Amino acid sequence: MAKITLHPEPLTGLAFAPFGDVVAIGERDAILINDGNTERFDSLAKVESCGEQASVAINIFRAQARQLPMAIHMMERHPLGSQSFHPLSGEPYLVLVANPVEVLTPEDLKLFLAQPDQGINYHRNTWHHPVLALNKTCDFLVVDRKGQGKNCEEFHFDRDTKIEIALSS
Ligand SMILES: NC(=O)N[C@@H](O)C(=O)O
Ligand code: NI
Repeated sequence: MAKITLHPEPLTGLAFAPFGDVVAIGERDAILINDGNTERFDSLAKVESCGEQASVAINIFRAQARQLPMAIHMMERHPLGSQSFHPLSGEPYLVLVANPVEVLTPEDLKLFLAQPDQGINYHRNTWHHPVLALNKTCDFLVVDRKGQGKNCEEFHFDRDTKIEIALSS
């Protein structure tokens, strides 16, 4: 099978809507709080945390920069909860997601380029690739589900399915 190379499109709320939420100020309206000192951009995303003894954790992931072009061998999803990533290191990053099908093909994949002021929230059960940091080791604030049960399901492409991600053609 010929190798398929995916190039990213800009991350927007509309384009990402089937997969999750973009957590960014953008054109959103704020609520003034704290006697007018602070603008609250409210409820940009909802945390989902289901199943036995489910709770929500706030984590920091320190991700090594990915070298591009990069081969894609697998995707994962979290059936019991959402997972959100908020960049802390001032760098753009890549977001690779897929349609909600049981057997993934390269045509199901969508690659986005997220800017340093854009966080993302994968809805529960959204196929995604583990975090794809760029340019340097980057920290991400990550909010996701803790609890009993298996909350990470993986899909591995077969060996002759050659997929890579790259920044530009
Ligand atoms: N394994 C883990 O907690 N991280 C992944 O879920 C990820 O999306 O990076
Ligand atoms: Ni994940």
